[in-house]
Amino acid sequence: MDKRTDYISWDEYFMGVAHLAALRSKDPNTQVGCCIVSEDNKILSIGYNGFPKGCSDDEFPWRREGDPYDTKYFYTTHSELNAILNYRGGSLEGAKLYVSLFPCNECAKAIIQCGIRTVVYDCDKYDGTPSVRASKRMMNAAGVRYYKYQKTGRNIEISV
Ligand SMILES: Nc1nc(=O)n([C@H]2C[C@H](O)[C@@H](COP(=O)(O)O)O2)cc1CO
Ligand SMILES: [Zn+2]
Repeated sequence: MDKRTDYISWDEYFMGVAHLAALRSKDPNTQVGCCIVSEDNKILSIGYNGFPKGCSDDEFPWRREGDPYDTKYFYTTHSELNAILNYRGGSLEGAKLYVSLFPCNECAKAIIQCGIRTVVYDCDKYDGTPSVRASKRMMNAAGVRYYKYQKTGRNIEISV
């Protein structure tokens, strides 16, 4: 009997995990998920965007506009930073990061400084904004390779 041939690829698997993690986000506008993987394709860490520990999802603001103190932007931890901070196993040197939305400039700094060498992203809806331009500028300078995930069109359905 031959082995199955329709198994998912590594990229489908890790981007799928990133998208699954995003479903945990409480952000009403943008849910982002991230999966960090070793050079030999072992999952090291996972994260999604949300408020820090102790900062209640029901009390802190989710709005996008108004006094910055009362918007989510001062309080959300991005999926990429959460995935980096969730990793307690030592070094992320040489790791790959899969993320459902292109990293911002703040996460780019953390990605570079922790030694991640490759970023695979899906959506790039903030391309051209100062944050994403700065992020690409830093990753280019630091030699962090980034490429867009190539959708395969496969529909992965899981019943839970
Ligand atoms: N790469 C990213 N990872 C993230 O986790 N985020 C989070 C921060 C916010 O919670 C949300 C963006 O909200 P909005 O501006 O699209 O309503 O996604 C945002 C970006 C974009 O740079
Ligand atoms: Zn970020």
